[in-house]
Amino acid sequence: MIEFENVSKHYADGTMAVENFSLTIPARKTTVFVGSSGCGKTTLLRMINRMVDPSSGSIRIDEQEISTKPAVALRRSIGYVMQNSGLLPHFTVAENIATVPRLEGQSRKASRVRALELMETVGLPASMADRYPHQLSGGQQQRVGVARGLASDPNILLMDEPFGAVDPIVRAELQQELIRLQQDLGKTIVFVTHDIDEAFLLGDQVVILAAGAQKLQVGSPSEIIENPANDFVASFIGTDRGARALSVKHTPHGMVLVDSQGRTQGRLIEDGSSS
Ligand SMILES: Nc1ncnc2c1ncn2[C@@H]1O[C@H](COP(=O)(O)OP(=O)(O)OP(=O)(O)O)[C@@H](O)[C@H]1O
Repeated sequence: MIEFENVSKHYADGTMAVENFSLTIPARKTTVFVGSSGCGKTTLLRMINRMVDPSSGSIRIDEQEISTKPAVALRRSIGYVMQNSGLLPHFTVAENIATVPRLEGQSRKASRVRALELMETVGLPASMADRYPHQLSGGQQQRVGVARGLASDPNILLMDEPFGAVDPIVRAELQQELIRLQQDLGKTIVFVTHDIDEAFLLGDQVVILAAGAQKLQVGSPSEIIENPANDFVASFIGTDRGARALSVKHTPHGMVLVDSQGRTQGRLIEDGSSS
């Protein structure tokens, strides 16, 4: 469990990135921070592994205040995956994945074995182990980034817009892979995105943020869709339009659900849920 209590962060130039933020992030679930550009998502994420230190307030992991822990050791014990994979261009795939185990003193051989294992976990063929990042597609690079984030078998995995730079088809594949991985691994995942569909797909807990990391709503996707906190949230999540604004239409064959463009999205079946 990760707890933020009254956390603020202002940068040296006076930017108030995070203002008095409190939240409990449950263990072994996926929590998604979603909000528009500049609202403080990345700052929140980076405070968890002390890449950024808060100006005030307290952050605890399993009830231990993280400011008392050495920053480097903390950072290595937490997986981190970023948007452009952050791979080292002159390291091979296997070497990139094994960076943290090597830093932690594992032998070259043992860390290569671990890297090959992780490649399988994230769906990369072992034959790619000795390629360099520029010899991979964007989606493959992101898989390597995820494997690297998992290399030290961390309890916590931080993911900062990890699928933001790949095309929609690959993105959908990577999202499904992450859902599968999370079912197997049960990590505490904190995921940043500005895409509400991605947030609802991946998040057990979704945190909708506005400037200064102000919490507009925190809840499961169902809770938020069923009862948006205000008009801004309703509009942000799109319950007023498109595929999230469904209405019932009577047809000679029964009731169907149509979206705001009039396209039929499903059939209403007897117990009241849509097919
Ligand atoms: N090192 C820094 N120095 C000064 N201001 C910063 C720094 N890093 C971030 N900021 C500012 O803090 C605010 C929050 O930034 P942050 O990167 O956390 O937002 P974000 O929600 O992740 O944005 P994006 O979705 O665009 O990545 C922004 O106004 C940003 O310009």
